[in-house]
Amino acid sequence: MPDGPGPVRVKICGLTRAGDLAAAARLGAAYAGFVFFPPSPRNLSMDAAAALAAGAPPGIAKVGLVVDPDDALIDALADRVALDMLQLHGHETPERVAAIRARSGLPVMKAIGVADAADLKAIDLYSRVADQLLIDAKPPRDAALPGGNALSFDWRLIQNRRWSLPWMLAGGLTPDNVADAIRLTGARQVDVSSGVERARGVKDESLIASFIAAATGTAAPVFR
Ligand SMILES: O=C(O)c1ccccc1N[C@@H]1O[C@H](COP(=O)(O)O)[C@@H](O)[C@H]1O
Repeated sequence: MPDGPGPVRVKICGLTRAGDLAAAARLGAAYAGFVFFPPSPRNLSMDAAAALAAGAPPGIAKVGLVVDPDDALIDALADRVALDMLQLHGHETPERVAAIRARSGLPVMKAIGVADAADLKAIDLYSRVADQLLIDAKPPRDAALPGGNALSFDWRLIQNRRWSLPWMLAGGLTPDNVADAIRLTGARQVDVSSGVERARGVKDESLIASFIAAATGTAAPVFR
């Protein structure tokens, strides 16, 4: 998995509609993210997520995004939704990450919020217990959501840094800035939500196409 050569892998997060999921897969996304966090405009009910995941095209990895989940939510997801990975986007401790991984039987990706160099210390801590890391902008104190806020961090903080496990870059990525972000950070995986939306929580197929083309260095299909 993807720290070396090969095309950059893209995760489209916050998918809520089967048509957007199908488009993301067709356009080459490697991962589809489903949000289980009621305050989010991208939140899915268990029934909606189960149906979306069951109808997902083969080959796209389905990631369940949760925020400080309790055991009941982990058990319900493991039982009812055909997921390939969990994304932990709250204040889960390393011990809790390990416990969720064991309980769910799924690989876990831990989100690390970055605002300054001190925040990077968490990376070593979580590298011992997670399967992947997601390096995201740290949300401001008054933010309604712990992620998905279209905010970037200073990518120079992670320039020339390498870690022992696969990681994704996230936070405020768009079709216009993702190529620069990849060049500067060396990321081989990128994650986007707001940057491919035409309104908050509403994905746009042509933005998904432009984002994947910009991230992978391919030509975007023309939409009429
Ligand atoms: O997208 C959400 O609604 C969300 C809610 C709670 C936690 C994380 C969320 N999204 C994740 O945040 C990052 C950055 O998103 P954006 O591209 O800046 O909008 C991304 O990993 C999303 O998966």
